[in-house]
Amino acid sequence: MAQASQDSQASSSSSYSLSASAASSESCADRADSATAASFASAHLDEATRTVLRYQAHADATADAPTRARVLSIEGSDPIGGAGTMADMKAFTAHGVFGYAAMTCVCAQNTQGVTDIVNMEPAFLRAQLDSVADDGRIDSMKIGMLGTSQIVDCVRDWLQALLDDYARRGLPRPWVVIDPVMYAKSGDSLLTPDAEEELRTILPLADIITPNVPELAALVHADAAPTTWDGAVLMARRVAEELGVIVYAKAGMFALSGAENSDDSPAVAGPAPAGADAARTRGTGANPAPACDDALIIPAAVLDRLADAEKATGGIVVNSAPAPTRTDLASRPGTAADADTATRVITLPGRRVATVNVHGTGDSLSASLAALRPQYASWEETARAAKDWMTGAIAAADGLHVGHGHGPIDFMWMAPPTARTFTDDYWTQVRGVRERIREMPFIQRMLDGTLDLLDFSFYLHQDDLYLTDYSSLLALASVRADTLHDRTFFAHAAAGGVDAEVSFHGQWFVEHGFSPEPQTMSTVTAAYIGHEHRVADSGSYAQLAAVVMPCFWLYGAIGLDIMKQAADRRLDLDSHPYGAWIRQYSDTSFNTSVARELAVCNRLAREGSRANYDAMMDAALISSEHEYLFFNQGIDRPALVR
Ligand SMILES: Nc1ncnc2c1ncn2[C@@H]1O[C@H](COP(=O)(O)OP(=O)(O)O)[C@@H](O)[C@H]1O
Ligand SMILES: Cc1ncc(COP(=O)(O)O)c(N)n1
Repeated sequence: MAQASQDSQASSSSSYSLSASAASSESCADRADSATAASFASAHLDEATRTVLRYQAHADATADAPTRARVLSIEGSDPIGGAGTMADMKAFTAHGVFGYAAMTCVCAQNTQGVTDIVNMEPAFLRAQLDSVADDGRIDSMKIGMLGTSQIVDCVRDWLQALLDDYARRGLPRPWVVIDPVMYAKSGDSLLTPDAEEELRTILPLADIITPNVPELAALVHADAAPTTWDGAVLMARRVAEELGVIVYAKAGMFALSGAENSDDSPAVAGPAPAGADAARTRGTGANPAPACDDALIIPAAVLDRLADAEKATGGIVVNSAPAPTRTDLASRPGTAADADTATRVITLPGRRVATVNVHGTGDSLSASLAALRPQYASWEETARAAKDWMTGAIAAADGLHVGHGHGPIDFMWMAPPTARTFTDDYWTQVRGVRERIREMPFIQRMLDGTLDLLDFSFYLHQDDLYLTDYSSLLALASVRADTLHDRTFFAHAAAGGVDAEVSFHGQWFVEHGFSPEPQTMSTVTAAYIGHEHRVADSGSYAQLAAVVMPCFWLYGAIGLDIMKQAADRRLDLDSHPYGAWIRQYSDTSFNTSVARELAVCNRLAREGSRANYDAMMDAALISSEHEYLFFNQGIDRPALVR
C-alpha cells in the first residue's frame, strides 16, 4: 500500500498540488508543447535555465488555480482551543489556507487534562468525511487523534478510497500528514491500547508522519521511550525505513524536561530573539540560546521516487519547483548520510523556549506541515518553515494566560496583540523612565526654584536645536502619512506647535539676559536626533510616527505632572523664577495634539504585523530613553558636537 501511494505521488510529479490541479485542465496541445520543451531542455539547457523554465511552466499551469489551498483536518476536539480540531483550524488560518474539518471525537479537555471522550460512530465519521470529499477538492490533509481501532479503520478505508478516486480521475494526490496521536501533554491516553497496532496500518498512506518521542517508542515496540535525542532519531529512522514514509521527529519532550538536544549549541540561555528570527540566529554567534532541533528523516525509498520523478520528465517537472534529489539533500549542511541505508537525516534547527505552555504543539506542527506543503517546493522547505513558525508561536505562548496547566501556543503570534493597545503597552513599558524623569534633579530643582539659570538656558538652547530638527521629522511624517487625517495632523504639528515653542524660548532668553543666538549642539541632542533620523530613513511610516511619539506624550505628561506638583506645593507662580515656564509647560492645549498622535500610533500598530508593532515599540522606547537624557543634560552637561 505504501509503495502504491508514494508512487502515485511521484508520478504526478507535483511539488505544488494546486499547480498540478490547474495542469489537469491543460489542453492537449499545451501538453505536447511541454513534452517537447522538456526533451529540448534536457538535451541543451543548463540547470539554471531549466529552473527558470520550471518557474514559467508553474506560472502558466497555476493561472486558473484557486487563491488558497484547501486543507482538511481529521481530528478530535478541544474546547479550550489549543489542540485538536481547534488548533488545526487556527494554524490553517494563520498559514493562509482554507480549512475543512471532520471530527473523530468530542473531548472534554483543557490545559490540565482530558476528563471525557465521546467517539464518533464510524458511520457518522464516514458521513462527515464523505460530505467534505463529495463537495470540496482536497489539496492537503492532516490526520490526528483517531482514538479507537474502529475509527482508524474508518479513516484508512475512506482515505484509500479517496486516493484511488483522485488517481482514477487524474487529480493530484493530496498531501497527507499523519500525526500518530497516542498521548496528550497531560499524560492522558488518546488512543485505546488495542488501536496502537491498527494505527500502523494507516501510516503508510501518509507522505509524512509526526510522532513525538513516546509515540516513536510505541511504533517500534520499544519498552521505554529513548532518553537521548540521538536515540530518538535512531528510532525515527527505523520507523521511516519500515513504513517507507518521511518521519518528522520532534524534540518537544526534551525541551519540556529542560534538556539540550544539540551538541553544537552553547548551554547559556541568553535573551532570546522572538519567533522565527530565533531559529535563524542559532549558530551565528548572536543571541545564543539552548537548542530544540527537530529532524526530518527521509528514507531511501522516498528519495529514489523523487529522483525518478525528476528523471522521468527530463528535468522539467511541469507545475513543480525542483524536488530534492539524493545529491541535493546530501550536499546540504545539517544533512547526515548513512552509507548503508542512504536514509537522509536533515536537522531542523530551532531554539528551546523555556515554557510549560505547549498544549497542542504536536497538532499545530502537523497542521502547519499540511497547510504549508502546497506553498513550498519540498518537504524540507516546508518543514523548516513550519519549525520556524512553531518556535515563534511557542515563544509567544506565555502572553496568552489561558488555563492553569500546559497552556496553548499563540497561533496569532505574527499579528499584533489585541487585548491592549499599543499605547497601553508603551505606557506600561516606560513606567521606569517616567519615574526617573519625575525624580530627576533638573525637574525637582526647577520646581523648588533652585535650578541655576545657566543650566536652564543650556537646556532651552538644546531644546531649540532639537525642535528645529524635530519639526522636519513631523513634516516628513506628513509627507509619508497614509491618510489625509494623518497628513494634516503632522503638517499642523510641524508648523504650529514647534514654532510657538521656539518663540517662547526666545522671549525667555531675552528676559533673563541670555543670548537667543543658536548654540552648539550637545552630543545628547545629536544622539536623540540621530536615532529619530535613522528610523525615519530606514523605517516605515508607522515607525516614524512611533519614534516621534514620546516627545509628544512624555513631554505632555511631564507638563501635567509639574502642574500637579506645583499645585500640591502651593507654588506662587508669579514670584517663582520658573513660574512663566511652569505655566507654559502646563498648558493643556498641547494635549489635543498628544491625543491625536496617540490615536495615530494605535491605528498604525493595529493595522500592521507583529513585526511592525515590535519595530514601532523599539523606536518609541529608545526615544523615551533619549527624552530622559535630554532633560538630564541641563545638569549633567554632556560634550558638545564640534
Ligand atoms: N519548549 C519548546 N521550545 C521550542 N520548541 C518546542 C518546545 N516544545 C515543543 N517544541 C516544538 O513543538 C513541536 C511539537 O513537538 P512536541 O511538543 O514534541 O509534540 P507533541 O505535542 O506531539 O508531544 C516540535 O517542533 C518541537 O520541537
Ligand atoms: C483532540 C486532541 N488531539 C491531540 C491532542 C494532543 O495534544 P498535545 O499532546 O500537544 O497536548 C489533544 N490533546 N487533543
